[in-house]
Amino acid sequence: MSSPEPFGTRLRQAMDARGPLCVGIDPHASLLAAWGLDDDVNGLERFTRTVVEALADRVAVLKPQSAFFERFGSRGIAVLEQAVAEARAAGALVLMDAKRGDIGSTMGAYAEAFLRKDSPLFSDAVTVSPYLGFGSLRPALDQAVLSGCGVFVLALTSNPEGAEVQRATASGGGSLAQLMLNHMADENAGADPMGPVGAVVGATLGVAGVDLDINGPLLAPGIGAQGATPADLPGVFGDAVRNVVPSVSRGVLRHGPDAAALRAAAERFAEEIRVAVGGA
Ligand SMILES: O=c1ccn([C@@H]2O[C@H](COP(=O)(O)O)[C@@H](O)[C@H]2O)c(=O)[nH]1
Repeated sequence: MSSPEPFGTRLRQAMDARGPLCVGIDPHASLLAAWGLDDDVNGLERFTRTVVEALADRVAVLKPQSAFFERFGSRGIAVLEQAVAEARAAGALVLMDAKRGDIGSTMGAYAEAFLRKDSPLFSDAVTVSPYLGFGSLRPALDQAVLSGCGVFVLALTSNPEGAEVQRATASGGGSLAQLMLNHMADENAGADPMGPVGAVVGATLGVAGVDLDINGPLLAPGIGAQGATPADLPGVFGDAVRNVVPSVSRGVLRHGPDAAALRAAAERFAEEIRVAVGGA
């Protein structure tokens, strides 16, 4: 059996062809109401289908937020499974925002759930937390390589509360976030055009203040509803900005349910990103 195309190659191709924007699928109860939908599985299904049909053929990455599907139990997960399959079939890479983190043996089960090809929730990449120790992520890192998938590791999150943990000093000196970024750089060493291990770094940070040279993608949530704008990206990411995948959820979704309005909102963010990042 031939080995799958590596995630770094697939993501770079998608970013070159479609631009780097990632749109999040976050069916908040308030958004369901604003779209005239009930806060139930039918509303969830309609919302999700509308976003996938509007955007999966044009954005590089769609990022379903697992929590909003889990809150409806097994029927919500079924909607998520369908969305993942349809988004991938339409050409978007699917980044499952599940933020899993656990001891290594349990991480193996999460890796099977999201990164094993025959899983109903098989996605192109998944978000994980390294704050049980970077080594606890090993099963996910290994499964990702086997499947041609990516793993996005929380480094410096977009929420202000993250700093008390992530900026704390690690035992060897330097911040915990920097320690995690160093591990990511080790995982990605030698990969071309970039490795499968991405970092999550909030676009809200102003200045990252860490070395982001990890030879991997940098997911930048926080644009739109959390207050960051595409114009903030060069200041936060510096030279690493060409590897940034800017992520917007509510900032796009609030323009639904009209598909043309969703597409126009995504295109406005894409254009602002082009202007801010230029030919980086
Ligand atoms: O540091 C992080 C990591 C993940 N997120 C997730 O991204 C979206 C943001 O939604 P908006 O509506 O664009 O604010 C959401 O799913 C978060 O869980 C993040 O915001 N920050």
